[in-house]
Amino acid sequence: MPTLAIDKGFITDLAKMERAVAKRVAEVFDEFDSATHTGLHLEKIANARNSRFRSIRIDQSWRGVVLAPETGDVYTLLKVLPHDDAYQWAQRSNISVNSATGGIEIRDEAELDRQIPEREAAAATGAVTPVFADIKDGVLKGLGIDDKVLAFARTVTDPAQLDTAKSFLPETQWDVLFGLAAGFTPEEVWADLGAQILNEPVDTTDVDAAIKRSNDRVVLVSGPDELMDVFAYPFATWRVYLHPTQRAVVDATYKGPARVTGGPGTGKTVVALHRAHMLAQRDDGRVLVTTFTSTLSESLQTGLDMLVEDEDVENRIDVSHVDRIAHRVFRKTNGAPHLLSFDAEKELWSELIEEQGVSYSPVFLSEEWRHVVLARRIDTLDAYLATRRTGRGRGLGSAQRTQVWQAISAFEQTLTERGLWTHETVRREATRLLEAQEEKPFRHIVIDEAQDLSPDQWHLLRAAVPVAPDDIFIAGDTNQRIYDNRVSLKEVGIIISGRSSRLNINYRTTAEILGWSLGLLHGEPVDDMDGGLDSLAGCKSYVHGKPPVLSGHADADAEATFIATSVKAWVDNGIAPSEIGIAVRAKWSIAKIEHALRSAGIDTLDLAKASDDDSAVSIGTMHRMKGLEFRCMCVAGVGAKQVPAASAVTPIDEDKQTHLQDLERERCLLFVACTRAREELLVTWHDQPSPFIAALDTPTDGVGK
Ligand SMILES: Nc1ncnc2c1ncn2[C@@H]1O[C@H](COP(=O)(O)OP(=O)(O)OP(=O)(O)O)[C@@H](O)[C@H]1O
Repeated sequence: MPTLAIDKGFITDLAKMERAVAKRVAEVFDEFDSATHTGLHLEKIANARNSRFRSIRIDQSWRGVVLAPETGDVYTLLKVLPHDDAYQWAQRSNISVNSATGGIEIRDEAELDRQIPEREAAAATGAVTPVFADIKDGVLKGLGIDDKVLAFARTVTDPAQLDTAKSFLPETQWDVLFGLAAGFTPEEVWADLGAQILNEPVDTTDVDAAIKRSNDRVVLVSGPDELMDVFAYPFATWRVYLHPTQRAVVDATYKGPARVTGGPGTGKTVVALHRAHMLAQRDDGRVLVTTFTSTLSESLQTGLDMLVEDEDVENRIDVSHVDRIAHRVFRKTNGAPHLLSFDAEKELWSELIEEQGVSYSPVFLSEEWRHVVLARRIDTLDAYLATRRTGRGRGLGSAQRTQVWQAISAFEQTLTERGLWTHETVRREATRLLEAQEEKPFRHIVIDEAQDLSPDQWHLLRAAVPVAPDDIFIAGDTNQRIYDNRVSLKEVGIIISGRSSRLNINYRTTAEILGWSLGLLHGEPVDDMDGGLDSLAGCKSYVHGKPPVLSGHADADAEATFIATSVKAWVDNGIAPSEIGIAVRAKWSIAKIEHALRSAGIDTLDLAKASDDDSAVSIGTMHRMKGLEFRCMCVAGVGAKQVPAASAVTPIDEDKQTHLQDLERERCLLFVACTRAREELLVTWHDQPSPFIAALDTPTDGVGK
């Protein structure tokens, strides 16, 4: 019985196809496993580059290009195009087997053949040194470069020439050349290929074997349901095609907690979801998928719904944000807690400050309580006097610490007397209950956006799972930290040494948007939660598009009008409103922009309010943007008075270290908002621009540059 394999290139085409054609494609291939290949009317293609290419009729004007097997019965669907384009594609393109990875590759051979002699002639003038002059043929071949690509590589005199070559070179070989041209050593490029490299000699003529091992670009479909499923989510290629580096992290067995890091859009969430799925399939206990907010946990649930089909497997996975878990554990023993509101807490600190005559602000005391006392689980004065207050800027002598401790003890005592709880004390109680429990509620925990969890949330999660292989899996990026939580994983009992992996390819954002956004971070490394530093050097995108548009205006009205005009232009150009996002730093600035959009006939959806209106443009604070992505993104109000937000930054003369950390967090917040953009990014402000963008050497338009 013939089996169908589907190439990634086809799925990308499918996403762009008219619905009727896509439906017809599904129908044609739905019959695949019940038909013999003769029944499928596969026809030879005259002058095809590869003698095994066949065409298959989809309807009157569309054809599929299929690779027929030499032996065996796996047919690979490579392309679906209008009749003439399909034939032309088959006459230009060829497949090959990569000698390092053993995977299949597709190339535009006609273009390669056309370019090589032209370029060789240009390179022969010798005016410019070729980019790969210092790298020997043997080294390139060892990295999987074949003779034809080698001939091309020898003609490259400027790394920019590789950008255009992406469309015709085989993917993995292009990755290698791109890495070398970007200054990585052959050893680093080899390490980057890592999981893909085969430890056995590769027979580069055995295409059928190569197809079977190419699960990063070919999915073998075993039945009609699976086939329809691939067709059902053409945009979500991540469901079926993982990059080998991602796949290796998903499938690994770790002796203890493990982590994946990487810049924005590198697929950390995708890896976390696949890993949760894989762990649940093992059927050795419940799997918790968690993060720090309910909005994010909802989007994790949506991803899992797309990924997991087996109901039993699905039932083994719990998706819940950390505080929900804490409350669930707490309620089981204590019933519903009576929670102290944010304002009431502030009032209580003020009351105690006055009563005790101490000279600290409510903010300082509540932060000391959270970041030192709760984070380090301190419960006596002696422990507080002895602790290192890492990360807290203002130093405290022992007399001052005693005073602070008295205020904090009084705060906690008042809570107990009045029967009041905060989310923090609920978490602490839940952690205590879980630690006392022999039987833990989960066997595996998968954490996404881990950089924003607080130390006491980490304590809770550690207590909710037994210490065992594959107990905790962490996905996060400290460069995208948008809250104040700085955690040392070691200090919360989570040791990941030797079990950390990094993803570098950004699948979301164009190289232009990513490059500009990385500039916002100044290349400054930040802590990596494990005693080291993390920088985003190496994070790259292979997709190109328009550079970000930066636009300053005289006042807020002019800025809002400009945003409305720009959003209208996107909509007029066919971008669905639901694919457009607008981020602002402060909630209050939403109203004016909403008003301008409404006047332009565009509906908006406030991300702070639950709604599933998909005919509206999403608008919300930069904090709300975490975990989302939009084809077109406007980051508005990036003026000197709004970003960094003065109210969120401790004055430098009050505490220099906290001041610097606050600035770093504001910078990361802007970075997070900008990297939500897939295709276009518009950054606007009125009056003077934010110092974060004014410092960048980028052309702007409008006033207030
Ligand atoms: N192997 C893949 N193939 C195709 N698309 C992918 C792949 N991996 C990730 N993506 C896509 O890239 C985008 C970003 O993925 P994801 O949200 O997992 O990244 P992330 O690293 O968690 O991002 P961030 O840190 O910015 O939140 C998504 O649209 C996802 O579908």
